[in-house]
Amino acid sequence: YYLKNKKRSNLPLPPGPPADPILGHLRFIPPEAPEDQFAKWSKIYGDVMHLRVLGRDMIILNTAEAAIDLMDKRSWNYSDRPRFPILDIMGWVPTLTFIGYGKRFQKHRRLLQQYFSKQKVVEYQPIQLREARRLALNLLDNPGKHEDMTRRFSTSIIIRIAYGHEIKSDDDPYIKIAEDSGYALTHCGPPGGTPIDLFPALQHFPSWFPGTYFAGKAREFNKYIRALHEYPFAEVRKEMAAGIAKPSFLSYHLERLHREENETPEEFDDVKGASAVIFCAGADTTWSNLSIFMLAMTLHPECQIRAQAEIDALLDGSRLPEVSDRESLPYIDCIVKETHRWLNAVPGGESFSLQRQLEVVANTRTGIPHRAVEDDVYKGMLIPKGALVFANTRGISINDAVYHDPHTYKPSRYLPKSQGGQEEPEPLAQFGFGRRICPGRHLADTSLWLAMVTILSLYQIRKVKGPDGKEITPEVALDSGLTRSVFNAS
Ligand code: HEM
Repeated sequence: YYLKNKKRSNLPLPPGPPADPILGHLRFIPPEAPEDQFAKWSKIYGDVMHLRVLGRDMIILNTAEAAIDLMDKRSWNYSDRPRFPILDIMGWVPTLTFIGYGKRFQKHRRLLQQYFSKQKVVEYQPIQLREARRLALNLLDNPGKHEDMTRRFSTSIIIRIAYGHEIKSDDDPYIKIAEDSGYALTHCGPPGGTPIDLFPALQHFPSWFPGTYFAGKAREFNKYIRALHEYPFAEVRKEMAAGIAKPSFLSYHLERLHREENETPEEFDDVKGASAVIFCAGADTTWSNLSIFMLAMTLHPECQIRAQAEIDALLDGSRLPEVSDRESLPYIDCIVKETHRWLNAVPGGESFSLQRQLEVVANTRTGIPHRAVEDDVYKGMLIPKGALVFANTRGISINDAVYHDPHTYKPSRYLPKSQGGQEEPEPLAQFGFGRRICPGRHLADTSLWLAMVTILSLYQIRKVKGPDGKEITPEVALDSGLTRSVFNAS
């Protein structure tokens, strides 16, 4: 054992840029768009890079190959997450995104995977189709408010599926809950990076004691997180008792627990946490992607023309597109793929995205960190136990060894050469890797496709005109700070 350990500790860490003695690379990781810095470093240091921030090892995987080799093929070692004591104080019940690898993780994954499997999500298509049609009408009725309307589309689908609730107006209590819990998450310091996360005992010190500030904030926000878990739970139970509950993730599991005579507080916490994570992880991610789509279409009318020609050739204005048309509309599929690749929406979304909170852990925006459970050796390099391991989604998506002219939005790159394409590989980093891969990806894929094809079949997306009558070209930029939504996309 001693010899094995000694041998391992002699192995080099993956290469990385020079660092400060105590702060490590903290100073060199830009707070805005660190993923672009990582992409630059990857040209110097290669596929797997090591950074250290305040004594914490970080491994950045810059290619799909490295991410697949470690996170997929050695998933037993790379499916853990770092711990977030500050979130416990805030009152989060078990929430998949935050749960470390183990039995509870497996239970939550099972709950979500069963409900959002590729086969099962077909059942939700009528909800998605109805919301896509409603989006089309809302865009007509609310000119200039496409951001609000696409967000309403994403949130409505998620809330309907998680809780059976239909959002009809902006003052809906579920919208308030989402805003409050988002506020709590974004005003409680970076989870994993507060003094409380680093020294959990601090939470028991009096509030005047240095370093306890965020524990106080977390306690203050506890009411918001309680509402996130308790309000839908109480509402759905009330509706079930009255026999008016619509089918939903929560009602399905409450019925199951009742049938199995297993209505324990622990089981209730599990279903509360699992439905809250759908709410928190599913809406903004989808919305974020749609705002990137709107930006891409504004900047690339030629893509719109091609997409609309494809839709017209199939339907000739006879009806709106449906999911069954998908196979006959390959270029629209390419638009979905290219939107994922061109500007990654995740981690991100907006203020209440759990993903985005997690990425702050090590001051990066390159994906939600996994945690190495044990020391591992990859291509002769040591991946130390406890290291935060990031798949650099951005770096992988704009790798010019894989994608020609990677910064250009070009959906046709995936088409066969016979159709003028380049047969480039489908992007695969957007939903993560291994046992932590996004369980909502099949649902998200249909929501995105339906929203995009519906908008394209009915609207032309154009640049707005300024007071001088000239068109304004929107900036290709993701907004600063924590968010990954499109900046100035009007
Ligand atoms: C465009 C939409 C979406 C994108 C781009 C996206 C992307 C991601 C990514 C990158 C991860 C991290 C994977 C990793 O750690 O390797 C993730 C995790 C997760 N996503 Fe999504 N997601 C989307 C939509 C959804 C939806 C609709 C749901 C719910 C139905 C959902 C639920 C989750 C959950 C629960 C996790 C945590 C999984 C875990 O920690 O094991 N996501 N997602």
